[in-house]
Amino acid sequence: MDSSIDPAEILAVRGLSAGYAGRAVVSGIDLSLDRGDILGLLGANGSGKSTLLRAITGQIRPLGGTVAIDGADLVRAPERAKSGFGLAVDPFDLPAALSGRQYLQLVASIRGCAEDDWPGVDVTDRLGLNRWIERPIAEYSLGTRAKIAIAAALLGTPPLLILDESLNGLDPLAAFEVKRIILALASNGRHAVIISTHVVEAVPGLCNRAILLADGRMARAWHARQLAEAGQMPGAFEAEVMQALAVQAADG
Ligand SMILES: Nc1ncnc2c1ncn2[C@@H]1O[C@H](COP(=O)(O)OP(=O)(O)OP(=O)(O)O)[C@@H](O)[C@H]1O
Repeated sequence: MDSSIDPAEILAVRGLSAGYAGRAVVSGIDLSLDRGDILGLLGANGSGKSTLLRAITGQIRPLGGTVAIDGADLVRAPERAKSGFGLAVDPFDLPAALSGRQYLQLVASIRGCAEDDWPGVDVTDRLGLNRWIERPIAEYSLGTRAKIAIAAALLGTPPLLILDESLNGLDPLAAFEVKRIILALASNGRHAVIISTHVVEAVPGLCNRAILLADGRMARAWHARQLAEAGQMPGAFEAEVMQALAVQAADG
């Protein structure tokens, strides 16, 4: 590990730009996450949240800037960097022909861990997946697909957990359980979590950091104290997000 790397820092994004066919969709992104951080990633449809997460997870190559995960540079040490995160894949990208158990076995074999190597809890049980686990994913509802994607992302308890709109469509009990697992993960001080979501009101209660993307740029950031203060007054954080969006729209 580079001696200049802060061991508390799990994700270091510097001057990142990324997009498709050589055209930048996100640019000028600087982001640093420490162990214990839970980041809420906000932004309107098409603002670049998924593109940013694709660049951070090496699914698309950056057009500029750098990404390091748990001290490993994504371009220079891709295997080490990629072993540092668990990503809940898009429910529609799951292999439909496999059963839930076969998918967990596949991900576990890639990550080099057991198919039930979860952070201290039986995730399939907690998320109500047991009655589906032997059935083909093709038969799953959207929410059940999201559950198996989250269960797979948690395998091996990676340093960085990334959920891209994965809380959408979960039933209230599963959403509650996923939030409990995330909070427990972050509170042990060894992991960080990124959650992209349109559920703005859920952010102050779950996250200690938040950023708002607008047109592929970081339009606003909130740190822990600001989120805690906003969280004390119902609707205050949503009002701040809407105001930031309105300012962006007026400037654009
Ligand atoms: N595979 C792709 N090829 C070309 N352009 C793409 C591709 N995927 C996304 N884009 C474009 O990149 C921009 C940002 O899309 P992205 O999916 O990152 O936004 P998002 O903030 O995640 O949106 P949403 O909230 O709707 O999920 C959009 O203009 C979109 O059309």
